[in-house]
Amino acid sequence: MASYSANTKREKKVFDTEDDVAKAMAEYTFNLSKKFCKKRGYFTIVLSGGDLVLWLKKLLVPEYAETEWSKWHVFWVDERVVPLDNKDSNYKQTLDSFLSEVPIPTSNIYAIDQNCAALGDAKGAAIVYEECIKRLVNQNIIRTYKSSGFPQFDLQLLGMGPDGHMASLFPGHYQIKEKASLVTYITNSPKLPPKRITFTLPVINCASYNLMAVCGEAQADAVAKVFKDDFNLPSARLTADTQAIWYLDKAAASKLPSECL
Ligand SMILES: O=C(O)[C@H](O)[C@@H](O)[C@H](O)[C@H](O)COP(=O)(O)O
Repeated sequence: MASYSANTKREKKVFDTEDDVAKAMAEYTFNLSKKFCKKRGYFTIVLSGGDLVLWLKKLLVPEYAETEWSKWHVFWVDERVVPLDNKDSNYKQTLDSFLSEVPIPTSNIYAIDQNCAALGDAKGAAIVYEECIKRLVNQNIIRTYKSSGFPQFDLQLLGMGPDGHMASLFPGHYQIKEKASLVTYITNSPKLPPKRITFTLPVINCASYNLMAVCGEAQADAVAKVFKDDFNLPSARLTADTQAIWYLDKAAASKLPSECL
C-alpha cells in the first residue's frame, strides 16, 4: 500500500460551495471512468455513504451521457449492517438517489450479503464481502496492487466525519490497525447505526485514485488537524497509488492556515 508519512503532501482544491464540490467530483469521476473504460474495459468505483449519496446526482446530466455505465463495477468502502431495504443502508440510499437512474448492470453492483445484513451479522457480512472482492480479483475485474495481492480499485469516493473518521475507521478504534484483512467490521460505531463493515486502511490506500470530498463548517476542525498530520485521525492517513486529492468547500477549509490555501 502507498504509505502515509509526516511529509505526506496532501493535494487539495478548495471550492466556494458544496454544490461546486459535488460538480467537480462528478467531473473527476467521469474523466477517470473514461480513462479506465478505454484502458481496460472496466471501471471499479468504490462509494461512501453520507452526503456523497446526494452528490452523485451531479453525474446524471447530459454532459456525462456518454459514460459507459455498463462497464462500471460499484462497491462500498463501508456499509451499515442493516437490511438492504432499510433507510440507513448505503446501498438503498445510493440505489434510490443514483443507481436507479443509470444502466449499470445489477450484477455489477456489489451490496453486502443480504442475509448477514438482515441478521445484523457484521462479522459474517465482512467475511462474505471480502470473499466477493477476492473472487473479482481472480476474475481480473479488480486489479491487484503491485506484488501485495491486495485489491486495487480504480477510484474511491470518500467522506470524512467531524471526528476525522473515513469509511468506518474511527479514531481510537482498533479497526484502523487492521492490516491483514481486506474488510473488517465494527459493532459499536460512534456514528450510528452501530454495526458496519469497512475496507481496511491498506485496501483504501491501494486504490489508484482517492477523492476525499469534505464540506461544511462542522468538518473544519478535523480538516485543520488532518493537514497538520494528526494521524490520530484516520483520514490523515489517506494516500493512494496514483493520486489522493481533497475537495473542500470554503467552510470546511476555513480553519486551514492561509499559507495552506
Ligand atoms: O456510511 C457512512 O456513514 C459513510 O461512509 C461515512 O463514512 C461518511 O463518508 C462520513 O461519515 C462522512 O459523512 P458526511 O458526508 O455525511 O459528512
